[in-house]
Amino acid sequence: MDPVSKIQLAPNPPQRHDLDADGESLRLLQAWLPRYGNICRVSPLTRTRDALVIHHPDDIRQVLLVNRANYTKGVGLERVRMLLGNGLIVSDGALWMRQRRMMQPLFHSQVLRGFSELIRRENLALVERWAEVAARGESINLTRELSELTLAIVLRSLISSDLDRLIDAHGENPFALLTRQSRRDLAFAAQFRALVPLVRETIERRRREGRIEHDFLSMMMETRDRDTGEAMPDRALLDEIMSLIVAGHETTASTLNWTWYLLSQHPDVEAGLHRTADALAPELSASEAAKLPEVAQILEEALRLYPPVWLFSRRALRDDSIGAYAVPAGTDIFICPYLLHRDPAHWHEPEVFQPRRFAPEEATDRHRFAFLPFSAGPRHCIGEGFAMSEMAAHLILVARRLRLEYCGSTTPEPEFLINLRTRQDLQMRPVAR
Ligand code: HEM
Repeated sequence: MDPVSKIQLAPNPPQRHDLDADGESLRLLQAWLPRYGNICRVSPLTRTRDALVIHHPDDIRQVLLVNRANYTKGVGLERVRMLLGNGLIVSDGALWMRQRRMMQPLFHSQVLRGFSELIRRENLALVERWAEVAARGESINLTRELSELTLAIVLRSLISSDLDRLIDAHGENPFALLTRQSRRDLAFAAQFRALVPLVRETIERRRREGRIEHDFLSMMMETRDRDTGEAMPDRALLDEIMSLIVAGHETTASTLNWTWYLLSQHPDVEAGLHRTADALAPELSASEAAKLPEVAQILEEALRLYPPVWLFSRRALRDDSIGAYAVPAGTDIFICPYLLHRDPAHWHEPEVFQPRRFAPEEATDRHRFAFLPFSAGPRHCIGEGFAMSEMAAHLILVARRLRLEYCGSTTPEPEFLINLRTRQDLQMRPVAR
């Protein structure tokens, strides 16, 4: 008898549903998890197999880490592949392994230190603009501003001065559609893919000119596979660049958007940030900012309450079991950081914004797999260090000069799509400190 047939099937709510990154899936999971426990089996509407939702950190650890060789990326990536090509986020097997091996050293903390100045420059320019808005007593569309900031930072870290050349040639930033459109549908995918030739031309131009810049593109062109000694093929180079543009921009923008809202509602935490910012040397770098515990705790708490990647999935390659339950080969397994991060089994007063809960002395008995904003295991976010230093530097550089007051009268509503965003853009009033 095979191992799967010896064990039972996980409890199964009567309603059929194709789980996906949308609000209806979240509503159903919110209803099902308390009723069916830490694992439930969801029968599909149009797909061929039942899916599993796992919610216990031990089970999540088994899928993401202990038995990781048995799990590949899951359902829902077809649309993402249309947008990003076959970059790290969607690739699997030998291609993913080779690409991750080649890309990992580029995200080492020492290499990332080289981007500190660029992050600082972009933020100082933003603070100057916001200070002028403050002087006029006006407000900013924070969501839009952060989207533009994080896009500029990721583009300059990828292609540095070639961005200026593209802006000159097109009269504007050709990638700006990423900040103007929030939909990530087929029409958007077509527009975004139309930008691939610009990146291809940039690669060819650098080769022709023998030009090497201090950016990800040059590092990716120069790197060699340590096993084969080969360079990254152009197809992979293009797919990785397009993936990093999207992965490196929306997630950080959304986290900072929520963070400023949360700070505006918690004057005590905001005052602590001001004290930290005021005590620092003016030339503090982005990588140093990320090491400040108070700042990291604010960001972690925002990521706990509003993880941009609020739902993700894996697919079982072979039969497995989780606890007493069967996992037949081919099963899609869903993990929901949004619900995990708000589960009272792991978090005291889970709905309350309390950055101190991430202080080392407060977090001693928390399960490592109860907090997963960047996922875990071999496919965890490669950009975590980059994101944390970029976001920490932003908070410090703004907090030195300004406070942001929320102009709305109601709590912003979350929108559960591929990323967890605010449904409406946030309008904030910068005030000089
Ligand atoms: C707050 C910011 C960010 C969050 C919350 C975040 C979250 C995540 C999560 C949860 C995953 C794994 C998804 C899964 O397991 O299915 C992931 C993967 C990834 N992220 Fe991030 N990310 C952030 C910023 C960034 C940045 C700044 C970059 C690049 C500059 C980046 C590049 C990637 C890539 C390439 C992957 C795929 C890794 C692989 O599968 O090998 N991310 N991210």
